[in-house]
Amino acid sequence: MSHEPDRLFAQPLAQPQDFVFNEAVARVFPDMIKRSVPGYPTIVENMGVLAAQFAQPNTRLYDLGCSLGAVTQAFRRHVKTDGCRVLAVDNSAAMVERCREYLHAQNSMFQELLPAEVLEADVLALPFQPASVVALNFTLQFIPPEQRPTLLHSIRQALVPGGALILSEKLRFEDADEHALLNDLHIAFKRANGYSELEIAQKRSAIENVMKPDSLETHRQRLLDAGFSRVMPWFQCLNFASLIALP
Ligand SMILES: C[S@@+](CC[C@H](N)C(=O)[O-])C[C@H]1O[C@@H](n2cnc3c(N)ncnc32)[C@H](O)[C@@H]1O
Ligand SMILES: O=C(O)C(=O)C[C@]1(C(=O)O)C=C[C@@H](O)C=C1
Repeated sequence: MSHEPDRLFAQPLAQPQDFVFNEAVARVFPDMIKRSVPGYPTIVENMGVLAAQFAQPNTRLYDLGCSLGAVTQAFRRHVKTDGCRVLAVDNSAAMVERCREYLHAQNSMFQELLPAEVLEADVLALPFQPASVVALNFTLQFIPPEQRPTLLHSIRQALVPGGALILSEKLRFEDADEHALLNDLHIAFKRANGYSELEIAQKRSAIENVMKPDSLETHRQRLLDAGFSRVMPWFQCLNFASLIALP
């Protein structure tokens, strides 16, 4: 489908504005996220592998902040468990519209996929059904920090025994030198993927008010406080990591 390159920040912007997941971003999102998040393709594909281990019969698999549904598609490539349904949720109309198109395309290419539904909704207002797999793939960092504990508590309440939350995030580091080094390496990753200094700087100032990363220690403690019993990192590339949290 769309293979448009991300040039959203390539020209000097007269008025810097906060980053939003609008139509312009949705159009270039596959290219943007692959060139911005180290390890993204590996994380997404393996979330399908993980989901196949944790999926329980007759439960929901949630993809929260699904964007174009990359994780939902990975779930459907890997999970064969009886009676499971995927619910992909995003509050960006532009993302939801394209996500539905991508899933229609997947439906027409493969048979016997799990049923999947895309909902335009705020994940903070979602009435959760019993769930065995919940994905927050680079979504929690965009939720206002004071609302994060309530969301994690609702997810914990919905998870059935044997299930898991899979949480991927950009990390902040409590040690200043470690933070600076991994940040520099992330900038080098973007440069190596063809982003100019201007693109990197303008994206950074657009996103700094809307995306608030936490440290691994903060994630772990908040998940335990929300009632999760174990928290295990399963992937890290530079300052991007993914965790499994067990109910
Ligand atoms: C970085 S993207 C997620 C990428 C996606 N999970 C993937 O793997 O390709 C963050 C997404 O979260 C969505 N989002 C942010 N806050 C939300 C909220 N309160 N409710 C629903 N979606 C939200 C945004 O619209 C955006 O599409
Ligand atoms: O940290 C950055 O500079 C990023 O671009 C990261 C990030 C993310 O982690 O979601 C931010 C927004 C885009 O959607 C893609 C990647």
